[in-house]
Amino acid sequence: MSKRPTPVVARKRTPPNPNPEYEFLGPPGAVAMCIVLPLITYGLYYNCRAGFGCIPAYWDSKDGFWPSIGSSPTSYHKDLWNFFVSTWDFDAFKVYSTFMVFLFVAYFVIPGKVVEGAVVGGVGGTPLTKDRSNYKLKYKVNALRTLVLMALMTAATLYTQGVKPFLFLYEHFIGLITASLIWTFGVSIFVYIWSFLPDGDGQEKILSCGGNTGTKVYDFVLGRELNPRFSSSPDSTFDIKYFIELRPGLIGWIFLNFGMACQQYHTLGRISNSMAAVLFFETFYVVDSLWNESAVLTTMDITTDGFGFMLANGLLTWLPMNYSLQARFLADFPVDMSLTHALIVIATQCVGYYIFRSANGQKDNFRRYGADHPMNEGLKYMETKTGSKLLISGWWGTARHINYFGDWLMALAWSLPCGLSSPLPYFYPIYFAVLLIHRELRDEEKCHKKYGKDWDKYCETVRWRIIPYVY
Ligand SMILES: NC(=O)C1=CN([C@@H]2O[C@H](COP(=O)(O)OP(=O)(O)OC[C@H]3O[C@@H](n4cnc5c(N)ncnc54)[C@H](OP(=O)(O)O)[C@@H]3O)[C@@H](O)[C@H]2O)C=CC1
Ligand SMILES: CC(C)=CCC[C@@H](C)[C@H]1CC=C2C3=C(CC[C@@]21C)[C@@]1(C)CC[C@H](O)C(C)(C)[C@@H]1CC3
Repeated sequence: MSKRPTPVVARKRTPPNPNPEYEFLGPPGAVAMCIVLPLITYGLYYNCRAGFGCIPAYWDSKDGFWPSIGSSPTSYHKDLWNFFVSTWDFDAFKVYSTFMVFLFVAYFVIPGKVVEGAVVGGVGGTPLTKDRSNYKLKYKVNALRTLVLMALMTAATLYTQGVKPFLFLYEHFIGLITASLIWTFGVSIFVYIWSFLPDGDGQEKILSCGGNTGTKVYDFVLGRELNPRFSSSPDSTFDIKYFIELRPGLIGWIFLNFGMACQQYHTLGRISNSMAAVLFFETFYVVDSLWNESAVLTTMDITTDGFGFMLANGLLTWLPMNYSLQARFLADFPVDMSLTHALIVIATQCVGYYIFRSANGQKDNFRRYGADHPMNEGLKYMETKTGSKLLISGWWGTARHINYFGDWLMALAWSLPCGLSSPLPYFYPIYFAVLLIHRELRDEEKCHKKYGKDWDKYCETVRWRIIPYVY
């Protein structure tokens, strides 16, 4: 019997959200982000380095803040461009690009379990057609194996050639920032253009709620498409956002840390206990995140946010370059912690990790296996009209985002080893507090839209947002 030909359906473009609700100060905020976020990364380098000092110790040194910017006050854009060009380093670009290509090839070559993600699309994004309701995508889980392979390669290099090859990461740090920014802009432009092309079976791409406003620059920054992929085949697992979410940023971060530790070893002849603590705790955090790779599929980044400049910059530049500041600081300004100092650091890390992992694990198990699973015995929850259940006891009964508090305590524990000589190594916990408070507000808004009155009831039961009795 011959198959009936599929009728050709005229493709309609998904219209922009009729009432866009701008975040991040709308389009002007989006433009500012493209300029200010890279400048912060450069600024953290230029204001904290050997031979200059780390704010405020050498504040009045002449080549502090972004050296060449502002030399001719009428042409900031030219200064910015000249500054950017002056940081270009071909060797650093080759290294960063090789790293990216390696991760890409490893994704396909290294075996891994294929898992299904959460339902994609929804309110305010692409209206879901019948065949796309309950639409779930597949993903491959092999990030930890990629890290293990890279760690083995690193160990072999260290054994045969010593720390010397890794000093490159310290010496070419500024070039690596520029290389990561080129990748950031390249990837963001690509996914923005890609979002306008129909997918393989002629259907409109699934767009994000926030990044489909019709204002080009805003959509470019927030991310127009929800899950950019090369193929729309149900068996395809390569998802650009998912690939970038855990690999370049997190793996790049700990390799940069390692390079900073090699530098300290090179100049000091040993590794200080503060450097060892930063290295150990941050590596532990990364390994833990990669170990729980599939848990990322239920985070806001994957389920709700589009993939655009903001996330690409966060993962390709901001995370590796800024989160490695503590290790870079210690490479230039070593600190030897006293026993009390070390105990405070260890206690903060342990409490933070315990809250972070057990709270995230509790929600993950509850959502994945359901309320009746023995693992979730004794946990109280409330039913909602959407069918989803909300936990009201255990960690999720103490505050609505208690997991953020644990994460923040760990961030603090990674800065404390740097001592108190400069506030700059505390950039991470300070920025992170702002990010988490803002993220909590965004999530609250999302949940309010989704659960309506049920969410109000939930908030009456669980009163605190992040820290019980404080906020
Ligand atoms: N290191 C870093 O730079 C960063 C780390 N993070 C970390 O990433 C992790 C994930 O964060 P994020 O995605 O923001 O949010 P969460 O993991 O906190 O998830 C929030 C979602 O969980 C569901 N939920 C809320 N309350 C309940 C409840 N009581 N019971 C069951 N489900 C509930 C809701 O989704 P639903 O619609 O399914 O109900 C809500 O939207 C956090 O631990 C955070 O600290 C985040 C940003 C940056
Ligand atoms: C405006 C601005 C500076 C934005 C940058 C934000 C990004 C750096 C973060 C947004 C959400 C993130 C997450 C992680 C890293 C930082 C960014 C990208 C994360 C991958 C860290 C490891 C965790 O275990 C995680 C997987 C839960 C987490 C996901 C969110």
